[in-house]
Amino acid sequence: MESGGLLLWALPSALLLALLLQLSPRLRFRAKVLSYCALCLMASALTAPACLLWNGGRTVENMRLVCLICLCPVHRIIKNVVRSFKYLYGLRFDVKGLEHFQVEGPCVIVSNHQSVLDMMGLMEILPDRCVQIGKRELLYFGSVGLIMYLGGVIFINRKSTSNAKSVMSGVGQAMTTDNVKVWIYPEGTRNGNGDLLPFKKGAFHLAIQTQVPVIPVVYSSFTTFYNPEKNLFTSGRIRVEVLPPIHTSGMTATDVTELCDTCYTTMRETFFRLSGTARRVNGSTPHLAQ
Ligand SMILES: CCCCC/C=C\C/C=C\CCCCCCCC(=O)SCCNC(=O)CCNC(=O)[C@H](O)C(C)(C)COP(=O)(O)OP(=O)(O)OC[C@H]1O[C@@H](n2cnc3c(N)ncnc32)[C@H](O)[C@@H]1OP(=O)(O)O
Ligand SMILES: CCCCCCCC/C=C\CCCCCCCC(=O)OC[C@@H](O)COP(=O)(O)O
Repeated sequence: MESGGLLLWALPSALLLALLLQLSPRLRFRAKVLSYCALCLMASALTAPACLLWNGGRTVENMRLVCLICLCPVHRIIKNVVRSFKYLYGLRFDVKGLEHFQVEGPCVIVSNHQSVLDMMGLMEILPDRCVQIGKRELLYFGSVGLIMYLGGVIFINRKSTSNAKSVMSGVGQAMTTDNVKVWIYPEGTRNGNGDLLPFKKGAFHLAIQTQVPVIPVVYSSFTTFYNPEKNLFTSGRIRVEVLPPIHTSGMTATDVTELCDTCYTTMRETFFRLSGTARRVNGSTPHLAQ
């Protein structure tokens, strides 16, 4: 009786949902994004205990914790789990230039940031002993926040420049003492409009203060397969290029702007080349860092 009643409701509901998804592109798009978020939350919840058991958790000594986390395989666990997501969403990555990650010692990796899907691109090529800088709000994304915390993500308060700067200077010390690479999205926010936003300078201050190379990484535009404005989320191929390191030895604070602009120009040109798109209106580079 009970199972019959369940069937009576579940079957028509499932059919109705399937019909709605077929009819409404918006609903289909939302359902797919939601499934990605749910997958992240679920995978994080399942992976966190493994990380905790292996690593013993994160200590309160912030910078030392980066070291502890990078000395253990927590990153590899997260990396392998997230790398498998691409098969569910029909995404493929063509990667070039991975050899540029083989630098001696620490470095600052900078890359473009288009959407939450970037987590798959990040994990596709994440080198060993590499932590990311993330906005503090991510810490409150339930199990995803927990897994980021366990994975060594360094959280900054974007509403407070002084706090962000002081966290970054702590990161600088840990990078050199513990031989850690740091991954930063210099646009400071997601941008899926088929271009790069102006770069913020924190990554370049950090590289110069610690005298380590900057390694730019560029992902081609997602707009052909992922576009919230057009309710588009299909399978797709992403071209990724790791560019040669830009050395900073001998540079001082006065070189930050030039370093930032050089990276921006090179990455933007690479972005358009990889995406197969022409430069934006006016042809020139309207987005030089301010
Ligand atoms: C198992 C299943 C798992 C499922 C889940 C999947 C994956 C999870 C696991 C791990 C993945 C984690 C990935 C995390 C991704 C997170 C992505 C983000 O959150 S992006 C947003 C946060 N990041 C950033 O904002 C970085 C870029 N921002 C900067 O660099 C900024 O400069 C800043 C340091 C944050 C400060 O920003 P603010 O807007 O406040 O100020 P300005 O940039 O305008 O700078 C003001 C002024 O200060 C100078 N400055 C900046 N930094 C420094 C410094 N370090 N030292 C000295 N001076 C500094 C800057 O040059 C400006 O001065 P001026 O104008 O004179 O040049
Ligand atoms: C109990 C709490 C429940 C919280 C529910 C949260 C739902 C979201 C859950 C999972 C989403 C998967 C997120 C993967 C990590 C994404 C990292 C990311 O891309 O962050 C964006 C950040 O770079 C810039 O943010 P803004 O563009 O400035 O904004």
